[in-house]
Amino acid sequence: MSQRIAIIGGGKIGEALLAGLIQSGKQTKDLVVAEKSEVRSAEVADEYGVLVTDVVNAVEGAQFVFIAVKPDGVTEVLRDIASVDDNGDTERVVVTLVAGLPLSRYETALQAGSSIIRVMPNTPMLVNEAMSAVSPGRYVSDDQLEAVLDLLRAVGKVMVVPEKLMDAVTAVSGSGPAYAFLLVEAMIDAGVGLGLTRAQASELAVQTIRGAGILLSESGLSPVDLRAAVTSPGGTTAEAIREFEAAGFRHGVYQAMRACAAHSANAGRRVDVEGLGGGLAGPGESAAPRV
Ligand SMILES: NC(=O)C1=CN([C@@H]2O[C@H](COP(=O)(O)OP(=O)(O)OC[C@H]3O[C@@H](n4cnc5c(N)ncnc54)[C@H](OP(=O)(O)O)[C@@H]3O)[C@@H](O)[C@H]2O)C=CC1
Ligand SMILES: O=C(O)[C@@H]1CCC=N1
Repeated sequence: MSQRIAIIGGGKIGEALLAGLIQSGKQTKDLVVAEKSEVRSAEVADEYGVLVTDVVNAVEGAQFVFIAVKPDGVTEVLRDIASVDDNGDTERVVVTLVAGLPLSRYETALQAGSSIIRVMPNTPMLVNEAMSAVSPGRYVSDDQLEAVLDLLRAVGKVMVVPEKLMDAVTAVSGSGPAYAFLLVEAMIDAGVGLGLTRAQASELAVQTIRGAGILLSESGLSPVDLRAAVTSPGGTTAEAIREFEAAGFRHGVYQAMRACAAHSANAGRRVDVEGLGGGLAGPGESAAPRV
């Protein structure tokens, strides 16, 4: 079988994967996207020069199939994948990037013995700086896992975790970029409130977060130590941090991430209860309270 990679869903994360793989040296002839929206299909084909087609066409002959649709679209995609006659060839690896839905759902819906890998990536994949957590299904061989880890390493860092940690991973790294962007957004607004132009406030805030991120990943120091190094005794930073804490900053982060993880844990139930997924119930799904 070829090294063809199919990406099902050309939205935000599908595009991030496509862009990252191309930047990492994958050839466009080995990449194919399945996308429902005609407008989006044209955008992706124009921007990246890849074939954009339907699920069945994309999956035929593909060694790796990445699913990047929203949870309520997964049942339809799995039906289409299952309908592809693969002549009993079980080399194909299905890699799901979908939040919340357990491996068991895919294993139940696809041909017995199918190789499924669950991944929680994030959008910095667009610039080859993703953090991807990976949980292999029971039928995945070492070689298949290593091949998928290599693809993901080309677009960022990878971490193999047991599937039961995926909801927590989603709360930290899957949704995490949005927390950083929200902070920058608020810093820019506050900077404008303090008299800077929006352009000045943006440049100052963006480079500050970029520098802080690099310092965090390269200095070997903890966030606690790095924060302390900025906080001169009796100085300006201490004033700011006192206000953050008075506003419930840590509590807010904790509650937000709990809500995020619970939403992920309940994805399967939402798809079933709201009748969006056609009832592909899988065993061993989380019984965490619905959010
Ligand atoms: N965005 C992120 O940062 C991350 C997202 N994820 C996961 O990735 C998945 C996709 O998220 P995101 O990219 O944000 O969502 P988007 O809505 O941006 O993208 C999904 C795309 O898939 C298309 N689509 C839906 N069903 C089909 C189908 N049967 N065949 C072909 N195309 C289809 C949609 O078209 P249409 O709109 O017409 O239905 C849409 O363009 C989600 O499950 C999410 O949990 C995981 C980690 C990070
Ligand atoms: O918001 C979402 O549901 C997806 C999953 C993780 C990041 N974005």
